[in-house]
Amino acid sequence: MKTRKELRKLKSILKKVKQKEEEVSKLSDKQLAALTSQFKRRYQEGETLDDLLPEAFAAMAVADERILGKHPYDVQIMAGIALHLGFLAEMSTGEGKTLSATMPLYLNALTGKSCVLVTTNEYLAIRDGKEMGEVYEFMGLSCSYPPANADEEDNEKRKIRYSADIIYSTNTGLGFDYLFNNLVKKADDRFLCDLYYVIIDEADAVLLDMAIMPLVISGVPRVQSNLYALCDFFVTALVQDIDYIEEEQAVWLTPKGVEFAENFFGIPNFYGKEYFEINRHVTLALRAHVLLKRNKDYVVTDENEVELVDAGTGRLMHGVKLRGGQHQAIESKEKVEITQEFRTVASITYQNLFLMFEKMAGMSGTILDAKDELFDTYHKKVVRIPTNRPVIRDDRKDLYYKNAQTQFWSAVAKVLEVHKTGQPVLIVLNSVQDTDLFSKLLLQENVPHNVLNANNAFWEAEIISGAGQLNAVTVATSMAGRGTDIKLGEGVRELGGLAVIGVGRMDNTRNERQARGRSGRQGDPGFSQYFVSLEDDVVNSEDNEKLEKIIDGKRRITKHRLKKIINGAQKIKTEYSEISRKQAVQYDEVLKRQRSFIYEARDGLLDGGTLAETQLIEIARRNIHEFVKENDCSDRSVLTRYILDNVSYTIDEGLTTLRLDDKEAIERYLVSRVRRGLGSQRMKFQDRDKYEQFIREATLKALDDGWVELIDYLEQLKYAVSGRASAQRNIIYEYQNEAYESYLDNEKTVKRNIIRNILLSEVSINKKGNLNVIYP
Ligand SMILES: Nc1ncnc2c1ncn2[C@@H]1O[C@H](COP(=O)(O)OP(=O)(O)OP(=O)(O)O)[C@@H](O)[C@H]1O
Repeated sequence: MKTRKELRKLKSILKKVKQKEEEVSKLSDKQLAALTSQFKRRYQEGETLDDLLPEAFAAMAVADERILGKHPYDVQIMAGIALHLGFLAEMSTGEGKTLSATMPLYLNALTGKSCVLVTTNEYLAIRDGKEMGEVYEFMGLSCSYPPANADEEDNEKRKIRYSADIIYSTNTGLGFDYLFNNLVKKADDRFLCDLYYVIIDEADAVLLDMAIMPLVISGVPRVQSNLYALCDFFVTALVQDIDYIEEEQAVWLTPKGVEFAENFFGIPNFYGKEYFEINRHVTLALRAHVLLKRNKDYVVTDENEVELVDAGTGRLMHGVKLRGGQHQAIESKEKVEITQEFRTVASITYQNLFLMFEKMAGMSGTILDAKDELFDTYHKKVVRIPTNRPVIRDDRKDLYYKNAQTQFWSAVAKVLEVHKTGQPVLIVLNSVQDTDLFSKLLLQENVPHNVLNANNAFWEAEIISGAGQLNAVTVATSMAGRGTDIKLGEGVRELGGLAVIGVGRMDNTRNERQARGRSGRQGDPGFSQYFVSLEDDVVNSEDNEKLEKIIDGKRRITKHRLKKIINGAQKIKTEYSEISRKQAVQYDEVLKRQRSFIYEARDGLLDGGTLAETQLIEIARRNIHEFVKENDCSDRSVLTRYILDNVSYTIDEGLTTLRLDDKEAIERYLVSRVRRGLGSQRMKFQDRDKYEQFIREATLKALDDGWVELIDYLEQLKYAVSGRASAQRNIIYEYQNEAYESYLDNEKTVKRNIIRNILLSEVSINKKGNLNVIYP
């Protein structure tokens, strides 16, 4: 209902754009391009973007037509308006999202701030950036896109890329750049633009499907743990439902399992803090064995390496590893060489990355299905844009089967029937394994075909572009190229367009609709049909025995019931995914606040901020107060240790005569030593600026070291607490509590290290006047 109101609003703005277009289209190229500086001036003088919208959209639409030969359809202009207003726009597959985005990007860039368009893969970002870039440049705005080889991009080039008016990027590229931008050591090294306006292409994939795994930057190697093999062995001895329980994509030990673990490892309390590592490794091994499936979640390559499979696209994720030791636990399970684990130095989830933008919008062919969740998480509304031409694709009724055998053979029969006429067929399956199997069946039937799955992603663009030609048969994983346009070959329209055959119920309806949407684009003919069965991956019934009897044909089942089981399973899977995403948000919640605090402090320091001497003394005073309160200071050696570790490499007379029963006197003495230390460090500098630079760098180092330590710990904690799940425990609550505690600890460490870095560093200024610091 509400959508209708929003559509009315879009339509009324569209009308204004169309009116302006009449005038604008009469302008010469030069006059058209000159509008940009006029709009910019008017914006500076106080007109709002909403005021400028009709003219700016009209100008960009005319420019699109003149440069690209494509005039945006009315529905594309409406989509553009929705994107400017910050909606998530559902535009049916093939309706031309790329062109729609040009108008709101142009409008928002008139502010002088950079606007970003994020797509899911580099190929699309480069292609669209290049193609649409011509129009922006014609209009006098700059546009950038990712370099073909990211390794060759130095900081200066990055700065140029991020200073463009309009930036095409990938979600991953942008995320990592955000993290790297907050790891720089000098203000001058920062390169990222302000996070002002972003449009996310394939928004459901980015905001939902990819949101579970945070982006992570790894640093130095971690000392290798020897617990993997042992815990892997332990886990193989466990029995489901007796020692552990698997539910809602989580797995945890029962009290019986915990008792077994305590006996096995010879420890009194499995959940004790001192056994954190054992607990964590058992959880990792359990997850590796119970939740992570070979050839579905990951594959073991010919080189004996574990590589992850992207569930959404079916592609192998080269170089991407599960964090917190999970990857190593899988390697242990698969008995391949355990690879090096690295410490996390920075991480962020997509949710929090995009929520940092002042204004965010998104578009996708399939986003309406998840509108409630998107509203909950991102406070964003979905609006459905009508199609340019009616969709005439025939989405045929799903066909239900008891087992995979009849399901696959029926699908093959259908392919044969269609292929005989020359009509191209795209077969979409759920896993690499399934594509291989289907390919074999087609070979048996002598049907020539292309296979597009995780193993040969390299040829993807090539194969997909041919999938709409006469006689083409293409077997693909569920990726089926979101964002790829399958053009119909000559004579194909007459044969009924592209046929999409789906085999197996997918994890969610969005992915199914994406696959269907490869056909019937822009009013093209085509049909789609799904073949599903009780043996589809998503069906994971409680009552396996009964199910097996049905699958084997030993037990009868009504059509209605069959349908109910399979579709119910998909619903449950969708709900579980929603729960994991909510959890990911909650996990990152703690980190989010701390991250913004730390990054702000960093920025302040980089921008020339520094701590005044009085502030340093105050920090030291608190450190000392804590120390004296928590330690037995009647023992002189404790004080000696503290001084040597934190204040000075020399011990003086004052300590030997100090009265150890007077805590205040001890504190006064230690503070005076700090004061003296600061003075003697300051004396080494003739130049006040250099001294401040030293203080700044020493503080930054303490902050960074502490932060890295903290997020690396939190990464591990996440896995450790997931193994504590049970009816009585709220793991998110436990995580948040422990995370908060470690944050407070960390704060203390940082403060101690600031003082320590300043007092115990060796500083010198070389001949060129550069500062050299050797930190303690
Ligand atoms: N206004 C237009 N006039 C002519 N052709 C257009 C227009 N808009 C888009 N197209 C063409 O329609 C095709 C589909 O566009 P595009 O790939 O942007 O669709 P999409 O919405 O991103 O599809 P998907 O949902 O699959 O990602 C492209 O070949 C594009 O050039």
